[in-house]
Parts: sequence; C-alpha cells; structure tokens
Amino acid sequence: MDESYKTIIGDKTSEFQHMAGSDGVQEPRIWSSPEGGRKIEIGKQIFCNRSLNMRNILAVGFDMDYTLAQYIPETFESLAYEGTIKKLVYDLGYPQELLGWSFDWKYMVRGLVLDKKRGNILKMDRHKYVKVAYHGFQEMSKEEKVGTYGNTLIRDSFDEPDYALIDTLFSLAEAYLFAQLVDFKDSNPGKIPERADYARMYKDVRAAVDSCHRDGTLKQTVTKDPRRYINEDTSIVPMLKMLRDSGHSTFLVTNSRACNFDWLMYFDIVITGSAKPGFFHEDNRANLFEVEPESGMLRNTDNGTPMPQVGNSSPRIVLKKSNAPCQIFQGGSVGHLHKLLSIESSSQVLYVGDHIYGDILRSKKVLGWRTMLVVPELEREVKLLWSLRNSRKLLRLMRNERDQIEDQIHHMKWFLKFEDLNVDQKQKTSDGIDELESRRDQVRTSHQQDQRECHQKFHKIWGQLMKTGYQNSRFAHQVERFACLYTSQVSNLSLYSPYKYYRPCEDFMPHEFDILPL
Ligand SMILES: Nc1nc2c(ncn2[C@@H]2O[C@H](COP(=O)(O)O)[C@@H](O)[C@H]2O)c(=O)[nH]1
Ligand SMILES: [Mg+2]
Repeated sequence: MDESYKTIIGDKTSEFQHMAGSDGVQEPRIWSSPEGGRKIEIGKQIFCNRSLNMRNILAVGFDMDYTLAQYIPETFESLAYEGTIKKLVYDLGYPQELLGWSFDWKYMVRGLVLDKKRGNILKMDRHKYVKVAYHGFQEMSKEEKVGTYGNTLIRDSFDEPDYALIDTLFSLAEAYLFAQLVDFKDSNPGKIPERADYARMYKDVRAAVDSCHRDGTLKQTVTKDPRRYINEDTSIVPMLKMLRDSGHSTFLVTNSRACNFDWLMYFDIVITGSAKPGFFHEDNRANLFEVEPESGMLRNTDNGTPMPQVGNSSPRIVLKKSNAPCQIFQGGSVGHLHKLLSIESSSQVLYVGDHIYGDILRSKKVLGWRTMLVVPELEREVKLLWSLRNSRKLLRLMRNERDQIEDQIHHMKWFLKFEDLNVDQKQKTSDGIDELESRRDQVRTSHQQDQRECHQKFHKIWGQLMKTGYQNSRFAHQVERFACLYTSQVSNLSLYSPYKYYRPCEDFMPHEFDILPL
C-alpha cells in the first residue's frame, strides 16, 4: 500500500500494533528438541531446489506484504475488488450494474496468464503449451485452444505487453474482474464504453486496481479492522529473533511505505517504498532517504550515511530490547543496502518474498541473491497430494497400460499389412486389433476422467497449482528455476536450525525413472 510511513511509525496505536503477539519468548524449538528434532508436518516443510548453507548467509531479508504480513485473500482481495469496481463505474464510465457483481476469491489462482487482446485466461505447462483455456468463464474447446495457441512454429512468449501474469495474490481480484467483464461485453456489447475492447478493459481494470493501492482506499479500511484482513502470526517475532541471535543480520525491503512497528526492533535495516523490482538493479540511481521515525519526515542521506541537518543531529530510533539503532529508509537501491549491511557478495544474502517476479526472479537473475519463495497455497496442495498419492499411482499405471496397448496395436497393424497371412490369420489379427482398440478407448477415457477428477480436487477449474497434466506448470517451472527454497509460510523458517544446510533432492531424468525407482 502506498501510504504515508508516518501513519504507522508516528501512531503506535495503529493497526499492526496488535499483530506481533509474543515478543520473543523462546519456546523449545522443533529442531533443537532433546530427542534430536521432530518431524515437521509436510505442509510446513521448506523445500529446496538449490543447496543453501545458512552458515554462509550473512543477511536474511524479508518482503512484507503477503510474506510477513499474511493478508487474507478472502477479505483483502474482496476489498480490492469492490474498490476497483467503484472506480470503474464512477471514474471510468462503466455501467452501474457492475456495482451488483460479486467476487469468488477462490476462482483465480496464481500462475495463470491473461490474454488481454482475446479475453482469455490460460494455464500453461513449463514448455508454455496452453493446457487449460477459458474465454471469460467459458471453457475453450480443444479445437479452439489448438487453433489459437497450438502453432508450434510461432511460439508466443506469453509475456507483457499482450499478456498479463497472475504472479502475486494481489492480482486475483483483477483477473476475476477481467473475466467478468469479458463475459459481460460478449453478452451486452452496447453496455461497455465504446472504445473498450478486451485489452482496453484490462487496462482500465489495472489502472483502477493501481489507484486503489495508491490513494489509500485499501489502507484506510485495513487500518480500521486489521484482524479482518491480516492473519496474526505470533511465530514471526520469535523467528526474526532466532535469526538475529544466530548472528544473521536481518532486513526488510518492501514496496509499501508503511511497516509493522512491532517488527522494527528485529531488523538492522528497513527500506520502505523500495520500488522493487527496479530496486534490484545496480544501476538504479534512486535516492535513499532516511525516515525520521517520530514524524515520518524524510531526510536526505549520502548513500545511506546520515547528512546532518543544519542545527540538528541525525536521530535514530532506539528501540526497546535492542542496543543497536534500527535504521529506516525509503527508496534507494540494492547498492545502498549492500553498503549498509557490509555485504561483499550477493550470495551472502537470502531474500524471502511472495512475488515470483518482483521478489524472487529479479533478485536472483540480476543479483544472484539466494531466494526463498513463500507460497501459502502450498500447504493445502502438499497435504492433498499426500492424501491422493495412491490415486496418482493408479493414474500412472493406467497411462502405462494405455501406452502398452497402443504399442501392441501398432505392432499388429504392421503385422497385418506386411506379413503374408492366410484369410483365417488375417481375420484373427483384425479381431485382435478391434479388441485392443476398444480396450485402449476404455483405458483412455477412464484415465482422462480420473486425471481430471484428481486435478479438480486441487481446484475445480485450474487443477493442481504446480502441475499441468503430468508436466510442471509454468509457475512451478519458475519456482524451480528461481527460488532456492520454497515453503508455505515465512515462519516455517523457525522450524529449522538457523544454521541448516538445505540440500535439494536428487534430480531424475526420464531415462532414470524406471531404473532407479524411489
Ligand atoms: N500502486 C500499486 N501498488 C500495489 C499494487 N499491488 C500491490 N501493491 C502494493 O505493493 C506493496 C507490496 O509490498 P511488498 O511488501 O510485498 O513489497 C503493497 O503495499 C501493496 O499494497 C498495484 O497494483 N499498484
Ligand atoms: Mg509481497
């Protein structure tokens, strides 16, 4: 939320005050229990794509919104949805009846791609093949899908400007509204402002959402009733404390201009209004301002070094239970942060965020920071996966059976065509082929049906977040490439030793699967 820092820092009674809960009272840690550590439940585990030794990490950094501050999409995204509709109607000339629309917060999922020009919503696999496609809320037939996206010679990048990626939970409301508008335009062509084609409608929705974040519409409502919009997670403060006690520096880099007052004492450096992902570019020349905590006023700095104001020394907020001053800044770039934390190599930094592009992909690609992605959806996904493990095995067996039958059919057809057979043999072979073809059709139909049902247990429309059919989804592919670690909640870090050596599981190529089964 782009709002004044002053609101939070200056008014200690404001909303986030209630959230931190425990202020660091140490409970026995799951990893340090005398029995030698207990098993961590599957939904809370940290999964590793790339080896990461926490002993080599000097500074652990955090994003704030949807990472430390766990917004409740059901209420928070509904708020964004309602605010956006009002702006569309009152500022952008959309019809009044939009005000009666409602939001199904569960309908859209992360990883989807909006085709702005065609009004379609797509889920694709890691090769960028479109596997599930809807026009508005209307499922596209296989023929339509292949006709529109199936050309394997002209491969689309499926990126901006013609496509929009739903890569943060903040985008769920705008994706849903876009689908609603597409349906509405198709059935009421005269009611949408004349100039508005699908792409224009997307642009209007984007501008309206943006405006809700900028003008304080959302912030004001959240401030009045924070518990309605943000999940209280009392394990965050102990987790931050544990990291600091183990010798790691901690920092916060958020695009928001506000931050939770109760967390400040557990960070060495706080940077608000960071304008990620631009923040991660070394050549970013954005000025770094120091925030005067009591007033929220900004002071110029010389690359992070305080510039004494005439007649005034530069004050620091000295926080309870901490000898070191917490330094709070706004703006700047990664160069400033590295200097403030005395970071010599990017690989000494672990950054934890929720935005696969803005937090993870850019910081990894541009800087080589180590990264951890927070995926709240993962907890439910892995639990379901566990409960469906036997069905998944059966599906694999069915798929193998279908392959074997197909091979047999090919073999027998070849035999029929090229072998010198008598009439009787020909008849027998043909009958055999008919039988196999009917068996293949049966297996294929039940396999398709069971696979669909299995996916629908994860999500009725889009299926499993990390898979598209048998392939990894595009989202999963990005997670695999750019997130060294991933987990469902940031506080899962406290379930592991702060010196843990995270190691990935073994990679398997297709030729190894049958030889080295698990
Ligand atoms: N101006 C816009 N701000 C947005 C939009 N979507 C989210 N946001 C705000 O960004 C920060 C994210 O904070 P971070 O801690 O995750 O870096 C938060 O304040 C959101 O309100 C948008 O579309 N436009
Ligand atoms: Mg965030």
